[in-house]
Amino acid sequence: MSESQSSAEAVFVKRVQDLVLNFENLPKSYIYDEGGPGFKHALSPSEGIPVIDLDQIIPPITSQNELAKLKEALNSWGCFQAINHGMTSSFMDKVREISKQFFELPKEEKEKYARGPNDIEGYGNDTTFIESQKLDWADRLYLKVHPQDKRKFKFWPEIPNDFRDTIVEYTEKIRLLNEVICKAMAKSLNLEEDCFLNEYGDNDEIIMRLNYYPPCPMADQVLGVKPHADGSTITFLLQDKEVEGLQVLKDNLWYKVPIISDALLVNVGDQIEILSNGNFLSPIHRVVTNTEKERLTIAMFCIPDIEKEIKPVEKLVNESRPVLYRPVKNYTEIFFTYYQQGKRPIEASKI
Ligand SMILES: O=C(O)CCC(=O)C(=O)O
Ligand SMILES: [Fe+2]
Repeated sequence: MSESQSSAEAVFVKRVQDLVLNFENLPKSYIYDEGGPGFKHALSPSEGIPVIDLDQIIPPITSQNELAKLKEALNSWGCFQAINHGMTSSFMDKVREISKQFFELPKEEKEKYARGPNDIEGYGNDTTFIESQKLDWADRLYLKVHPQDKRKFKFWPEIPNDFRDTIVEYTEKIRLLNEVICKAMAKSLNLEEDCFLNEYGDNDEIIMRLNYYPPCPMADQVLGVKPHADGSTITFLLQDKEVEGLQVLKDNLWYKVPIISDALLVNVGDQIEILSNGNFLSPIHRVVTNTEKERLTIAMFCIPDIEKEIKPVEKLVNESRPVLYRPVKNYTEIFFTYYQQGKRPIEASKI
């Protein structure tokens, strides 16, 4: 093994939870020399990230006003805080709690679910693609949670013992919310309500990522997650109840995403930007770290059948808005290849 390979491997096996205990030897790949206070002092948007009341857009009620708000939110921010989504606050707490309990397990127990060097699924830290890559200050558990026959239970924790049932229940709720939001997005653009849903094909998937961010002594030079846009159609993020960290880029400025009790943050990903021919924008976002407090979030990425060709829906292509994206297939693969080269994956599709 060459020296560079062995040092990449050394970073690969170190969990961030362990790095905290030996912080003096923090590998350089975690440090942004240009960091500075900008990481922490993002703007708080005066009008706030848009809040959408799902009660107003789920049939039988369809408020045209709320649909217009949704369209505007996804056109300008690419995200919104969803309220009245039907999940109880105690269920959301339960999802957070079992996730937290997993990261609190002894190291040996967690390592039973470790992903191998070539796996995407499982427990681990940021995936190292190239030696020069910056690393995220986060440990993760990455699982394909839908469809049922693609679940690899060898990566699903057995402790806490209600982990599996809770995640299965949460997945089902997110699957239904994805349908509701896809329909509302289509209606907001005057399209037939199944227009986006039909593009998912028969074998759509949901990937879950538990993100655990330990406290970080160098919060102004280390990022929880580097700037990126999601490769999903829609991402649902259950935020930590108390600790903020997520920031969204809009008009070249970073804005904090505040915590709204019981809200779910919904953002569209690159595949909706393509399907909507750029009417909805997949926002670039990043996560900052916190010197004192740990933070835990649960991201659910909804993605279409990987065999399905994704391209702008015909009704959104016209003289004033010509086609802006080329067809793509298996976006997850494109995503990792481009990401690896430090490019935005959506460039693979932009005309
Ligand atoms: O933890 C967060 O606030 C966001 C995580 C995220 O962007 C992701 O997992 O893609
Ligand atoms: Fe993300």
